[in-house]
Amino acid sequence: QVTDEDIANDAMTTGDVVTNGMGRSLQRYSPLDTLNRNNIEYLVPAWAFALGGEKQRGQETQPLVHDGVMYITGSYSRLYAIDVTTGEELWQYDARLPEGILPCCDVVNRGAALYGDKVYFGTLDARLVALDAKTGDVVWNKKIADYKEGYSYTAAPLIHDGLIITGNSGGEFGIVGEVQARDAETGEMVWTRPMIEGHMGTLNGEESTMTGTLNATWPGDMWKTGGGATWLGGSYDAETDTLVFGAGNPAPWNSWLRNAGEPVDGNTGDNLYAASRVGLDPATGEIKWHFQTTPREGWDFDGVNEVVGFTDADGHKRYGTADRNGFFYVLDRADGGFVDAFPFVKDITWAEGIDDTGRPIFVEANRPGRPAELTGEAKGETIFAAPSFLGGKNWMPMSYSENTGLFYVPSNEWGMDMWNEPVTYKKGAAYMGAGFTIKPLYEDHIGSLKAIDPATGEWVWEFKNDAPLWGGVMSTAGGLVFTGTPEGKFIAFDDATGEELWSFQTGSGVVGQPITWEQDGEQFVSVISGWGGAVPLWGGEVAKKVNFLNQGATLWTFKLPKALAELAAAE
Ligand SMILES: O=C(O)c1cc(C(=O)O)c2c(n1)C(=O)C(=O)c1cc(C(=O)O)[nH]c1-2
Repeated sequence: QVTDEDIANDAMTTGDVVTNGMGRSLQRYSPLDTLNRNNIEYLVPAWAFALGGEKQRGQETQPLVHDGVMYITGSYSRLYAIDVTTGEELWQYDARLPEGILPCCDVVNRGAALYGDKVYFGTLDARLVALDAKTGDVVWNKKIADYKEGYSYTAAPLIHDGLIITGNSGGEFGIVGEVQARDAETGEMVWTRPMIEGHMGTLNGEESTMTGTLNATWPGDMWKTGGGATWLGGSYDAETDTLVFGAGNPAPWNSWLRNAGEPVDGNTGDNLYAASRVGLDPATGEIKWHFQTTPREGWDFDGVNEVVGFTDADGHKRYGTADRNGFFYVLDRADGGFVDAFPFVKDITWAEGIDDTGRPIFVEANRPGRPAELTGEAKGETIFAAPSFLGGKNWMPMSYSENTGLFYVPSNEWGMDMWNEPVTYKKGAAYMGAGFTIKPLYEDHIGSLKAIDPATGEWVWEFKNDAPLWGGVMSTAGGLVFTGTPEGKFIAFDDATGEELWSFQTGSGVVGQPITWEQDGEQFVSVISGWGGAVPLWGGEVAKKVNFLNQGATLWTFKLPKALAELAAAE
């Protein structure tokens, strides 16, 4: 049984991991220091678990651990329960996806949710499934949306106070991003909140309120297919009783079709609430605040990246979020208000910076050009912009360390050629109106893990990696920062210096999210290995560079055996 208290206290309780993000604030920081700088060299594999099946790719899950069981999701919408001591499978569930699913960016899933006696996850055919955590039997199985229209689901669901709260994927198909809250017991809908201005929300089966004001920031009927997918899920902030979700790119990508290229006709072309972080009232789904990272979006800079709660050096409650657009934002936790922004990648060419109100200072020349005829064959001017549309940072979560007060941000240094094309909406078809080729910016690296001081924006250290970084980051009180590379290495760094202290070759690319917990006085670390995600599919010249990397699907669990910990202590 996982209770509300278990969830609320997850960041402090070291015997299990019951939330995505290793705690409400998504810090991915563990107070455990049994394993530390002085003994990390003795960290050894305890067991490995192969997911099996003919299909293996894109393993992005964050494992959960409770009552001696580990729960992981696999690509193609599978879920596994594993004995955490022996590594043996207890049961597995396969969603048996229909033909014709339309995930944009690989067949990934980022993890499950635990609550009461159930384990939950979302599927690529846009369903939410509740399973009995002991047996794997289906308790309920609900449709989030129609996969034939382009909807899918890849994020870990969020639990709060008897509700299971999900987003949706499908921003490349002109779907409408939405947050849904359901009764966790029954799966019945409690409320919905669309992310695109003009749509109506619902509460207890009735229409509630409109999101924003019709046509204030969208021209004509474009809001009807406006994107803003909530594809990375959200978090709950107990400090302010607020759900925080991000909304993806507005649809289509071609900004000139949304007034965003050049605001006209009495609306701003900001296209709210796409490319925004949004605070919601958990009881009703009403919007409490929003912060739009990329108004007039035109480069596929989804606003979904995780929002991490932290307390700054002066004791202020803040959020930190590293956006696709290359800027790291510090926001006020009370109302999402803008505090500060600074770059976390070297080259940002679409904007000169962020002004005092949090709005980008656009470089208009680096917006993909206006197609001569929006309905004909003509293609707009090609520009080069950085970061690339896969972002200065994509979905892979950063970590905030209570030990150092630094953020550890998995970033990528790359740019793209991009142009606009005409496009019209057709249900279930890609709705982009843009073309692109991603290009590396530097000879020696694309990936860049940076330790960043949120007070100053200073990069304290940097680890450069040949391939783009695509895995989650975790930090610990033992002075360690963990992440993996597409080349297969799972690495522990010194949190203060960035020195590489330990690494292990996992056999395939690491795009999963590490966790740590303790059992009987020993500290364990787990991470899944299995290359995939958006880079090999969309990476242009970068994809060519990394297409030698092998697929795989193995969950690794490491531990520091007691005897070796004693040996290290005696040294
Ligand atoms: O707009 C959307 O609905 C949507 C969904 C997803 C997804 O669900 O994985 C991705 C993206 N967009 C996206 O833009 C993107 O770069 C991306 C990368 C990945 C991945 O798992 O590697 N997913 C997604």
